Amino acid sequence: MRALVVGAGLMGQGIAVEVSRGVEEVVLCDVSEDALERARRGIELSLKTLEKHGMADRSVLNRITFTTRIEDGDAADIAFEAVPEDVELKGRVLRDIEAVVGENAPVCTNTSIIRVSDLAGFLERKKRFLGVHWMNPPHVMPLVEVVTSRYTDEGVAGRVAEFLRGIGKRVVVCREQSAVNRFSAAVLAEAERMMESDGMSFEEIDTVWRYHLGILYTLFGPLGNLDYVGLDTILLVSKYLSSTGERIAIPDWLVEKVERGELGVKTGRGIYSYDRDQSEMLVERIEKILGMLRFLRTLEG
Ligand SMILES: NC(=O)C1=CN([C@@H]2O[C@H](COP(=O)(O)OP(=O)(O)OC[C@H]3O[C@@H](n4cnc5c(N)ncnc54)[C@H](O)[C@@H]3O)[C@@H](O)[C@H]2O)C=CC1
Ligand SMILES: O=C(O)[C@@H](O)C(=O)[C@H](O)[C@@H](O)CO
Repeated sequence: MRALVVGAGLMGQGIAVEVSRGVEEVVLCDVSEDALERARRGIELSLKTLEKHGMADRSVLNRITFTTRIEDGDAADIAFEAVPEDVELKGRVLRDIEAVVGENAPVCTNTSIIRVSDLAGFLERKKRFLGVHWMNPPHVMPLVEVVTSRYTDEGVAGRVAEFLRGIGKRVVVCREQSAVNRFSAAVLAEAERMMESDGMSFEEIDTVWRYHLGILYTLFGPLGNLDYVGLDTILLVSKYLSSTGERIAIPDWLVEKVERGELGVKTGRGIYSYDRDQSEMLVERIEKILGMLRFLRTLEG
């Protein structure tokens, strides 16, 4: 099996390394010889680091062909586009990719946020086109988002997800746009409001996330964490914010759960279900948080 990766910048080089785990050959294509040279050096250095951790070896380089000729990806079985975030440029490149790859090959875009159905408009074989949004750095971060357009064939998306799972990725399926970047945009908008209206600094904003939300969201997820706060409390907070004119969602499911007495860990059921009582869950939560804090301290040295 051979894969074509187009765009050998920050993302393309990591994507090439990661994809090489599941295919015999990766053709990494860029318009710039300099970019290809930087990519080769970047990949060499990354592989050295991954090798140190037993996660890859340098033989990966032998499976990657560096080229400025997209035709070298002739008859590829799968293609990943990673050129800059510009609709027209991506459209042109995706059309070129479609012209060289095998007729049944899925064509995947790494767009950060462009609606995948908009990009599908440039292609003939729309059913075989989808987003595969890799995280930075792609050869290290576990998550990949499979992003479907309104034309994407479910079977094609399923096979691409299977390929990604096969190379060790954690896959989520989104519609049209990356969930990661929708979150990022919302966080950036709120951070900007707090800096603008409350005078908070870059460092203060990052501290709020690094020493609290980032820890809890990593361990429990932003929704799972609500179960520990108590959904009744969350509903009261949301209602108050709403009454002061804040743009805030009060989801129907939240109101219904509170009405049913499904308040989270304290009642044994909320967003998730719990088979232990609140005190036992608290002990488990403390253990997990302490584990995370110990780990973070090792990074700080
Ligand atoms: N930087 C990030 O953290 C992430 C970026 N993305 C998305 O991935 C895509 C690529 O981003 P980066 O790798 O950061 O950009 P980059 O600027 O580092 O790399 C883009 C590469 O594409 C090449 N290129 C430009 N036109 C080309 C063409 N016609 N044919 C072949 N190659 C061409 C450039 O020479 C460059 O090497 C963008 O859509 C970006 O939004 C997605 C996830 C994370
Ligand atoms: O523009 C993007 O696509 C990026 O912001 C990302 O998705 C993030 O870098 C992601 O990889 C996680 O930080």
